Amino acid sequence: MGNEPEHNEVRAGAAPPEQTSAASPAGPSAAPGTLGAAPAVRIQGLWKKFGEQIAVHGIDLTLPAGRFIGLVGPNGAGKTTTLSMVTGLLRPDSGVVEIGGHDVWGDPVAVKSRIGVLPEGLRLFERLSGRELLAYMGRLRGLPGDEVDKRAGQLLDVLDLAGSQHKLVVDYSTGMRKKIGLAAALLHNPEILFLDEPFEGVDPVSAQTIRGVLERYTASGATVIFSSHVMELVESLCDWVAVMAGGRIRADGPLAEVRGAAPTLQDAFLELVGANDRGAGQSLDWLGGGGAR
Ligand SMILES: Nc1ncnc2c1ncn2[C@@H]1O[C@H](COP(=O)(O)OP(=O)(O)OP(=O)(O)O)[C@@H](O)[C@H]1O
Repeated sequence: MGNEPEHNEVRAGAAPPEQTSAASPAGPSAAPGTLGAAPAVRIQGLWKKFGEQIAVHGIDLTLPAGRFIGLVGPNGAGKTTTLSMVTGLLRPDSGVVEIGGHDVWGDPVAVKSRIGVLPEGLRLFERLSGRELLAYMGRLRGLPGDEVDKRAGQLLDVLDLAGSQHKLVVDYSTGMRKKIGLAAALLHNPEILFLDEPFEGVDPVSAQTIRGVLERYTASGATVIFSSHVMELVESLCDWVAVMAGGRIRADGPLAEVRGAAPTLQDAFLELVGANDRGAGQSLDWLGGGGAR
């Protein structure tokens, strides 16, 4: 990091910011990690529509560097769409995204060399073995062959994949795929790691392994930004959270501030996304399994 942002104006043509992030307990000015250094991510006026569906509603969001950051929100909140636009996988309708001060769409090479991405619905080269996949990804990243071999071996060991390294990726389980995807995303030692639902479909032992790797990674000053529905996980891992619902940011800031007076992040989340008012199936009066039709 260490690159000062070059500009912060909303790109011409950007839709007017309408988002209601007033619920934000800690606005961007309160972000300690952003003082004196470029934030990990700066989003301004980001919009994405699919037909009539507004997936991302003109969001502004600043995520500090060196944090373990959780992006949480209910199904359809816009998390994947946002992460896809932030990582250069999906072109926004309008708005600006900067990573470490570099414009994602204006300076893609600088951005892509700094980030690692574990996208949702990860597509891997299925007919390579895990080991071959890492060798290929490492060479694509421009690493020398012996360095790729060394790092791949270490990552396979730490992620408990050494025994399956010669198996084809197509034969990997869901959790193994997440782990080899994580290894591929870490191989070039990025400054910022983006993970879309990294723990989904992962057993508790593998989850603990992934968690250990990520904690070690952030302890060295790197940034992790991951999306999740699992509030307990976010609460135990993250020191910074952004809550998204209906394509808007409802709150963002240090975990303790977003949680506020609520006993848990889950309670704060339900309050923020308005789910507390939703009846827990009162209309399903026929449901009960008792045989009455
Ligand atoms: N390619 C697409 N075409 C049409 N609509 C889309 C597309 N991608 C996303 N959407 C819509 O945009 C909205 C946001 O979707 P998105 O996948 O970003 O949400 P999410 O928060 O990641 O949800 P989940 O937690 O269920 O994965 C949803 O209403 C979704 O149906």
